[in-house]
Amino acid sequence: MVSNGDPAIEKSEFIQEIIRRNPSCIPERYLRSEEDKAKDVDMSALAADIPVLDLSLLSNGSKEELQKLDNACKDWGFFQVTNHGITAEVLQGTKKAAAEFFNLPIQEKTKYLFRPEFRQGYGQPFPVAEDERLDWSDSLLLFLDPSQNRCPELWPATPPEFKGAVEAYSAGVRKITEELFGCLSLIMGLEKDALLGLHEEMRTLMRMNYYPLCCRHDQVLGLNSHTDVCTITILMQDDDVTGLQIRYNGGWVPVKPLPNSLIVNVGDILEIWSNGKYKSIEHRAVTSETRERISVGLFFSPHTAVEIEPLEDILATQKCGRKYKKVKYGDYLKGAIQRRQQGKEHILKFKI
Ligand SMILES: O=C(O)CCC(=O)C(=O)O
Ligand SMILES: [Fe+2]
Repeated sequence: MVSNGDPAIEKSEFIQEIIRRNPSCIPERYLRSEEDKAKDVDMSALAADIPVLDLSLLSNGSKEELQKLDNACKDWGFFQVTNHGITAEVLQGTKKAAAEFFNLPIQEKTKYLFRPEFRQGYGQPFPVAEDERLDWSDSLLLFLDPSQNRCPELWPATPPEFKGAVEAYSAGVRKITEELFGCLSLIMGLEKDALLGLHEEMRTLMRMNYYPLCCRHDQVLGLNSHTDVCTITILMQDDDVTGLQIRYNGGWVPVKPLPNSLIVNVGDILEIWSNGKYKSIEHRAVTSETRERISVGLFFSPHTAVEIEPLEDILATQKCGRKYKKVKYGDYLKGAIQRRQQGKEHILKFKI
């Protein structure tokens, strides 16, 4: 642990430091219980079934691709997207910037230590109860949009390319998101610009995750099971290391990254707006004994004042009746960040 007199640092454990002290000693609080591990059902045989969508076909209005999008959001809540228009150089630029940041000495990274009042910075973003297992990962959270939510002092100055790389990448991802919102609006029977409009002022949060090697990788989790508290997430991960797993029929299916593709998943807000037609699926990240891994998630969500509830147009097409209560997004978020959630725990509180 680093001691520079700052109580926040004194209290924090950073994976990188744990490994530096003794790579073969995993502190108790990271180890999963036998009971928890016994619940794991490996469904890797289904990995090839996770849908892959071509964004250029979606943008051109291909009926077949729109149908695939509808099925993907209904059945899996996850899909990979190819032909998304972001160049390999731009993807690589952000991956490299993230890797260089996480590789900095801890004294350098703690200059950007997580600030709970802004909910941004480097470190553990969620309060964790004494009896909970910790995640075998470090993360850096930064708000990108709207710009008044940014905390420039928490943006790494090293590597110097960091800001430019993230700006270029996030501009591309925002375009993809707007395109997907247009397609989702159409398949939900809404006007093309409806979903984007519902956000009022779209918020973008970036979370960079760093999963170091773990000599007892089968005993820890890089990131515990959760759902994303947003409308959709767009995730970039290393092309050649599998780590993300999604919940499917009670088991875990690994997402095998296609080169230069991005992963999209439905978040809680889209599940509520669609009255459960589209599913915010539990997912988690596992670690590896031989490869470290980095992922970068961009989470898109509405303005905190927006009231979230199943959309009337959707309800009119369903027979099941309203399944979720109305909630202001800011209140939904507040509840979700009070403590790291387990699985679908948070959204279930709003089910009728
Ligand atoms: O690293 C991953 O693959 C998953 C990351 C994730 O689920 C998150 O940041 O919410
Ligand atoms: Fe997630």
